[in-house]
Amino acid sequence: MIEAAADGSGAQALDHAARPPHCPSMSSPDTLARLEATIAERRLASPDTSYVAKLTAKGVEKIAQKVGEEATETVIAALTGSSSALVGEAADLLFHMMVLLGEKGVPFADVLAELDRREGVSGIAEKAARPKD
Ligand SMILES: N=c1c2ncn([C@@H]3O[C@H](COP(=O)(O)OP(=O)(O)OP(=O)(O)O)[C@@H](O)[C@H]3O)c2ncn1[C@@H]1O[C@H](COP(=O)(O)O)[C@@H](O)[C@H]1O
Repeated sequence: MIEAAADGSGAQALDHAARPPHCPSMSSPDTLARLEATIAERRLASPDTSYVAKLTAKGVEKIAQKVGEEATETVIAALTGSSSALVGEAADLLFHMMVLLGEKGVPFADVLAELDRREGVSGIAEKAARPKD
């Protein structure tokens, strides 16, 4: 199914039907939802046996720092690394982002809802519609 952009411009057409059902990206939301549940559980574990608990014990500043580090490593992998290196760094980034959301009490569903809200709205059109200072 092709969806036209919400502003009618046709600038951002989405073809959901063209994506094969076995495509790994289709299962990503489930994977992240499971990871969110695991992180919520492991936050309460011993820092001796759980990386999530160990990182959580260091506080939000450390968790946010890790997100920044993993983002930088993802950029480096994209520019200089292999595809598999990029996959690894992107996974590290998503994992640490999930730990940060958990620390801040922000449900992953809220992030997905925000992406849903943006769906079909061109980034070009959205930026152009922002109030001018
Ligand atoms: N997806 C992950 C995951 N991805 C990366 N990591 C860990 O993230 C850490 C990042 O490595 P770094 O070298 O950057 O960090 P570091 O050296 O420990 O930290 P610094 O003090 O140097 O900043 C490593 O220890 C990785 O093993 C993860 N640890 C856990 N998970 C998931 O979380 C679940 C719970 O894990 P535990 O809490 O450890 O039981 C696991 O079953 C997984 O599903």
